[in-house]
Amino acid sequence: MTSLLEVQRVSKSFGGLHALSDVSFEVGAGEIFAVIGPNGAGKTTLFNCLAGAATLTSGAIRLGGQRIDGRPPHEICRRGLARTFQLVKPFRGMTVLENVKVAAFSRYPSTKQATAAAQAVLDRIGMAGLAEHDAETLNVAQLRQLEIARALATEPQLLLLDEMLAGLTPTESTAMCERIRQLPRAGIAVIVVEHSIPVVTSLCARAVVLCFGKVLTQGSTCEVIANPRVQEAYLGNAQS
Ligand SMILES: Nc1ncnc2c1ncn2[C@@H]1O[C@H](COP(=O)(O)OP(=O)(O)OP(=O)(O)O)[C@@H](O)[C@H]1O
Repeated sequence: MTSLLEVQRVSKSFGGLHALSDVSFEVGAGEIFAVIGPNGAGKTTLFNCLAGAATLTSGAIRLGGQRIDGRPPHEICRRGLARTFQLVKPFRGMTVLENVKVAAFSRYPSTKQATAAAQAVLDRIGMAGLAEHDAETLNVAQLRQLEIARALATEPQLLLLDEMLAGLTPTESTAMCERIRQLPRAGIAVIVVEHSIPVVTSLCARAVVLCFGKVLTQGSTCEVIANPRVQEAYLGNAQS
């Protein structure tokens, strides 16, 4: 496997609370990888560290062999790492196209080019029909699609998806999974944080399990899920 992302002994503390302790794993180019673990395990903190929204207490993060930890979020984004958020907040008073265009400006300084790039992303993910809609009128599934569109408009090599299926109906979840599955075909690696084990099993060949900020285990998703310690962690009985 050619490593796109290398997370090496990453720790993040908030005062005396060790949200991440010595976390290491690698993600390959074009892979869909899962970060799983019970509530409070450190998954969102890990995404914040990867995207530059939180500074590491120690450790290193490399994207394409280059250190990205300590860099500001906009620079990490320019280097090819984009993320979505659990709570989708579109830019208010703007259309769907304008929302995506804001992200496209990170690659294309001219309005004409940014508009064309944003339209191309909306076409690609089947949202072209909503381009002129006010983003605030979208339903939950459409907002999540918009969140992916904004991330794709930054032209990432690696996309971090934080609980993209939360609040979706089974039909919407199936459509979203299909959309995620197509990303590697466009050369985009994906890390998902997802609570649904069947979804993780169907989307991701490999996974890392966090528990109380530490790596409980990692490896093939099937093996990881079958691990009794992982099952115990999900039942809430794990000891650090
Ligand atoms: N800014 C912060 N200040 C202090 N503590 C924080 C901060 N952010 C997260 N934490 C703590 O770090 C730990 C890990 O939280 P985090 O949100 O990363 O977990 P999670 O695995 O994403 O949980 P969930 O599945 O519920 O979203 C928790 O104990 C949380 O309270």
